[in-house]
This record gives sequence, structure tokens and C-alpha cells, in this order.
Amino acid sequence: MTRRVYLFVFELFWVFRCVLCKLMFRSQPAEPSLSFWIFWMRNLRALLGIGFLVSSRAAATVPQTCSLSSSANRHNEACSGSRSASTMAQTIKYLGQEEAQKVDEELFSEYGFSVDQLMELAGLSCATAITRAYPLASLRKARPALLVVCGPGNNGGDGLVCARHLRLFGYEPTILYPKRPNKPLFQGLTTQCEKMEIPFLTEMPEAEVIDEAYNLVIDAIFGFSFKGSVREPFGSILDQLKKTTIPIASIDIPSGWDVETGSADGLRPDTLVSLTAPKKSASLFRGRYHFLGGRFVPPGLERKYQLNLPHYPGTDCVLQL
Ligand SMILES: NC(=O)C1=CN([C@@H]2O[C@H](COP(=O)(O)OP(=O)(O)OC[C@H]3O[C@@H](n4cnc5c(N)ncnc54)[C@H](OP(=O)(O)O)[C@@H]3O)[C@@H](O)[C@H]2O)[C@@H](O)CC1
Ligand SMILES: [K+]
Repeated sequence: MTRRVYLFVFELFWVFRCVLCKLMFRSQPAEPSLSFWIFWMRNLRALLGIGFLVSSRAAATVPQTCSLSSSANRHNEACSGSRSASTMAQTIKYLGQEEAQKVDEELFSEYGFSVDQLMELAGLSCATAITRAYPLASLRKARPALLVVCGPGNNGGDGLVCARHLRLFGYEPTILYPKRPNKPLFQGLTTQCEKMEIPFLTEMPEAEVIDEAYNLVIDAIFGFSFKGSVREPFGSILDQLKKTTIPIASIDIPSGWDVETGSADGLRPDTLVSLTAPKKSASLFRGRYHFLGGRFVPPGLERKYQLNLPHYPGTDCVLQL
């Protein structure tokens, strides 16, 4: 913030100087006229940057937020280069449910990816986003304990991968995986987590127990194939999650939300990690951190669906929007 204010004051001074020279001497200082206009543009950008910072502070006051860390914002400032994050969020396409499923299918059928490949990248993006929003040093409890709740589809698979990476990053995840598909992919992911010495719960704890034991809940219950009203056991699980006061980080979609229209009385996550591209309901997300992950979209697919994805900084697999 302070750096932006200095930049703004400096640029304002420079533009003022240019205008003064033009009026008094009917000439510009050393710069050619092109740079005069570049200074104007940069000045406008600095103003927009300050506007963005002010509005993101306001967003931090929504209910069910925590004051764990602002490092995600700091990282974003350091890495986003010359593009303003607010501008990026406006230009990215928000996908409807059918379109998200088509993109997913095409990645496998036309582009030759396998599910486990993309799930690994998606889960790693989510784990990386968690380290940005909730660094180990910022956690309030003595142990860096997290609860990862996994659903029956690929969103649940992302959760298992995310838990494994978080374990390697020094967190202590515990997994609840109440409905396990009978497929080698999910059995393998479960074994990997067990071998990583990640405990599995046999039932959903009460909200008060969750608040007491964990720093954060990772919601990997439903993704873009969720439809209709929630069936058990997930109805009761979501009811407990709604009562918790610790932050919730949702993978791809806040579980229980309609993929396009959200949910007025649903979860209110503190963090959302949109994968591949945000879904329409992400425009209703009011938490503090919205990340984009899943840096695997081939350019042809991006063009076909006009995704307008932002540039990820350097080699990062996640980007804060
Ligand atoms: N290309 C990408 O972007 C990539 C996407 N990836 C990830 O995949 C996710 C999409 O995965 P997906 O298609 O398996 O769907 P998802 O929502 O996880 O589960 C659906 C299952 O949930 C259930 N269910 C549904 N409705 C229900 C209800 N009302 N009440 C209760 N249960 C309900 C139903 O299961 P059933 O009950 O039939 O056993 C259904 O089969 C996506 O969001 C992203 O996270 C990455 O892994 C890789 C790259
Ligand atoms: K989810």
C-alpha cells in the first residue's frame, strides 16, 4: 500500500511537471510526447491500484473470515507484474456448469490428458494456495492441524492430493472421506495419504470440536458436477461446516452451492480456489482469497472457449485473482 502511494505521488508530480512545462514554455521536458502520455496512463493505473487496495480491505470484513495472514496479498503484489489483479478478475471468463464439463471432457478426449495427471496439478495448486493464505507461521493453534473433507467425485480426489502435498509442506491434515468410489484412482490416492501418515476420521465431528481442534477446513466435497439438493451423508456434514467459525477453503466450488447461481444460505468460505477457470457462482464469492489454479490449459482450448486466462507469474501454479 505504502509503495503504491509513493508511486502515485511521484507520478502525479511528474505529470504536473510535464503539464507546467507545456503551459509555460510551450514545450515538454526532455521526454518526447509519447512518454508524456505513458506517464498519464501509469498515473491512472496507480489510481486504479489504490482503488483496488481499498476495496479488498473492505472485502476482508465479511463474516466467517479470520485474521490469519495477509501474505497471499503480499505475494500477489510482488508477482503480478504490471497487470492489476482486479482487471484480471474482470476479464477471465466465468464458466457455466455445462461448459466446465465440456472443457474437462475435451482435456481428456482431445488433448490426451489423464484424470490423475490433472488431479495432481489441481491438488498441488490448492495446497500451494493454502500455504499463501494460511502460512504455517500464521496459524493460531499450537499444531498446524487442518481438516480435509472429501466427496465422492473428482473434487474429493483433488482434496486427497491437496492433503498429501500439505503434509509435505509441514501441515498436519486429517481427512474425512465418507463415500469412497470403488476405482483404482481413488484407492491409490487413499493409500498414498495413509502411507503419508495422514489420519482418516470415521465420522464428522461436531462444529465445536472442529473449531477446537483445527485451524482450517478444506472443502473438497462437491465440484462442478454437483446438482439438486444435497443427499446424505453430505447434508449433515455441510450443516456442521456451516456452524464452524474457523476459515473454510473451498476447492473449485463452495460445496452445496449451485455451480452457476450459488446458495444464499450455504457455506461462506474464506478462500476459493477455482480450477482451470472460475465457474459462474464464483462471482458471488465474498471471502478474502480467490485463487486460480490448474495451470494446464493448452492454448487451443483456451482460445476455443475464450477463457481469457491471466498470466501466471513465473513458474507459479496458482494465482490470486
Ligand atoms: N478440468 C478440470 O477442470 C479439472 C477438474 N478437476 C476436479 O473435478 C471436479 C469435478 O469432478 P466430478 O465431475 O467428478 O464432480 P464432483 O462435483 O466432484 O462430484 C460429483 C459427484 O458428487 C455426487 N453428487 C452430485 N450431486 C449431489 C447431491 N446433490 N448430493 C449428494 N451427492 C451429489 C455424485 O456422486 P454419487 O452420489 O453419484 O456417488 C457425483 O458423481 C472439479 O470441480 C474439480 O475439482 C480436477 O480433478 C482435474 C481437472
Ligand atoms: K468443493
